[in-house]
Amino acid sequence: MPKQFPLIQTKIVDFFKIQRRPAFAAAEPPEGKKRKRKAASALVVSKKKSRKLLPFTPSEDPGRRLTQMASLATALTATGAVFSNDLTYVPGMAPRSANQSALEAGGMQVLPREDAETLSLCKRMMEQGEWPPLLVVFDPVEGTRQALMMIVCNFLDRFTVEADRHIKDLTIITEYVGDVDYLRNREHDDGDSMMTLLSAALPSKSLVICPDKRSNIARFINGINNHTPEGRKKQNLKCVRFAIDGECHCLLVANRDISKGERLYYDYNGDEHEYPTHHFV
Ligand SMILES: C[S@@+](CC[C@H](N)C(=O)[O-])C[C@H]1O[C@@H](n2cnc3c(N)ncnc32)[C@H](O)[C@@H]1O
Repeated sequence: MPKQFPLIQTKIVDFFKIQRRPAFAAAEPPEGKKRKRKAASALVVSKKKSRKLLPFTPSEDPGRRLTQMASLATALTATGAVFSNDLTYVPGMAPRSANQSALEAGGMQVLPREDAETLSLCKRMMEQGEWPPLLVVFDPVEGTRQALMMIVCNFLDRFTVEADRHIKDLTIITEYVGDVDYLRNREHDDGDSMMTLLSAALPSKSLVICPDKRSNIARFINGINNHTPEGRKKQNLKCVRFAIDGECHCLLVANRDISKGERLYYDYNGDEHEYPTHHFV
């Protein structure tokens, strides 16, 4: 069981560097109660393609939002990562100038201006503590099943994410973030959360997102088992890459209505099929 992050507003505000607002300040609960690589699709072929993305709708109860934030802080702390809600460029890895959507083999779809504004709105809301209605849950039962089914078991692979209120189809859940690095530097990386960012025509220019040191909720979302019909039925998110201002980004978006309490799942294998999911429950 991971050590629970304290449900104390000041600590949570500091952890996520929230710009405090009066409405959020009122949220204080009473004292005392207190070598795998994922791939998104670069091109969406869907009947929904002309429809607009929606911003997430935070839970109305500020105390509930605090609980949701504490659940993410618990998971990040347990995995030794710090919170970041944007792609990060660290010296020694790929520079920001390497992230050019024009290099994508076959081209990358551009996020329409209105949808890019919706994504910015989601990020601004988070900076003010208007959090997506998501809970990171620690599941010892699923964790044990995971552990038994995996040949190599990672003790920490026990977090999953669930909806904490109804979420509508096409809602932006989160951007997939972390340190951006060249794929060639990570060929032998045994992290299980690496995501393709740029699949370049010239392989030496391909980029991956590595969320092990800096990340947000995206890296705790589980994947479907690609080999069973039950697995496919669980999928409620789509992972898609888009160009925004000439740079690649990877978004997780609801691909159907999601009920409160439902766990979130997406397909770890988009354009590529490099992530083994035979053992996924
Ligand atoms: C990106 S992490 C997802 C979050 C992870 N459960 C954790 O606790 O950090 C990917 C890893 O989670 C586990 N995982 C993801 N989806 C799963 C599923 N449907 N069933 C079992 N394990 C899963 C696998 O160990 C996988 O390598």
